[in-house]
Amino acid sequence: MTDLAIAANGLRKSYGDKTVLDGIDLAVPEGTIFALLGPNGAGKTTAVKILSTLITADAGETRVGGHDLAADPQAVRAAIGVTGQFSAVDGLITGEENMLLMADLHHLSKREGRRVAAELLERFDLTEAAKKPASTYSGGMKRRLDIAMTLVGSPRIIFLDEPTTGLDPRSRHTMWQIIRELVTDGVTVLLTTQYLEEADELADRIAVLNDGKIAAQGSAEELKRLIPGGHVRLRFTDPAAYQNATSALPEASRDDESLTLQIPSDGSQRELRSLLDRLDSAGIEADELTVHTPDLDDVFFALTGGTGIPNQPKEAVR
Ligand SMILES: Nc1ncnc2c1ncn2[C@@H]1O[C@H](COP(=O)(O)OP(=O)(O)OP(=O)(O)O)[C@@H](O)[C@H]1O
Repeated sequence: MTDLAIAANGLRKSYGDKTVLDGIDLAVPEGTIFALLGPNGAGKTTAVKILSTLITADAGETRVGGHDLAADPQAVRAAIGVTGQFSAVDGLITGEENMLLMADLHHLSKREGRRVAAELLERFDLTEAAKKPASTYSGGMKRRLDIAMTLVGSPRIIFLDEPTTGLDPRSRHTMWQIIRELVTDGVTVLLTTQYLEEADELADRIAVLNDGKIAAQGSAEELKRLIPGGHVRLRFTDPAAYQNATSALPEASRDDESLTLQIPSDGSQRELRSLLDRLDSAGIEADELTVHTPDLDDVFFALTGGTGIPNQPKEAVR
């Protein structure tokens, strides 16, 4: 079994009579990317603040990097790096000075601090800009500097609160690449995001937070299978073959103009096999067969819109 970098059980947090987190369980294996998704105000930042020891939970047991959050917050702090929505970058000093400041905070020697700063500035493509005030950096450069500063302490677990909010598409892709590379070095990343596409691109597992509870948890593929809307589309060029198929598959919705049939399906191997068996035994050969699963947007709206998920298959959730 893989060790867990983050393990939370029954995490609760209220402000006054407002319950922000109502019993959250999280399990994040080491060396993976975990995305916390949820609408504004769902409690994502609160969860990150608790896990990174910035605030304390009202209840629940949490281990981060193998250390108990309540009993040994110092050890947790030593194992983690946090890059928040409000960056730690000081605009008045240069990128290099920001890095050296972090090296000082981590008690690195002057020599080691310079070495680490130079190496990270190079890695994040900031060497050329290193001697310029950080206030002159673009949004993407600031974000890269922020992550570089987080890495000065060689954290094994990194919390990224909305790492690409406000970045243009190119900078966003650069950031995704950076996050992926962090994980190939064995680091664990927990990120919050409002972008479903980002969770889909990056995360091994996604938890959808709604109303203080985790509405669903799983890989992007597992989550997409939770909601209806998936289907298999069969396209024909021969009208006779199309007609045969319509009789063999009476439940399919038809598009007689494009000779296309659409059959509801969760896209699972079992359902596909049964459909292919039916086609084979009726001697039907489609010219094109495509499987369509709902995208994460569909999932997100279904899970956070208060409509619930019909017949949620439990085995796909955890
Ligand atoms: N210090 C606080 N005092 C009172 N209420 C708070 C406090 N911090 C957060 N909240 C409330 O808790 C809820 C969750 O906030 P949180 O910032 O965790 O949400 P979020 O999911 O990160 O949202 P966003 O995507 O908008 O950042 C919100 O309703 C917020 O108003």
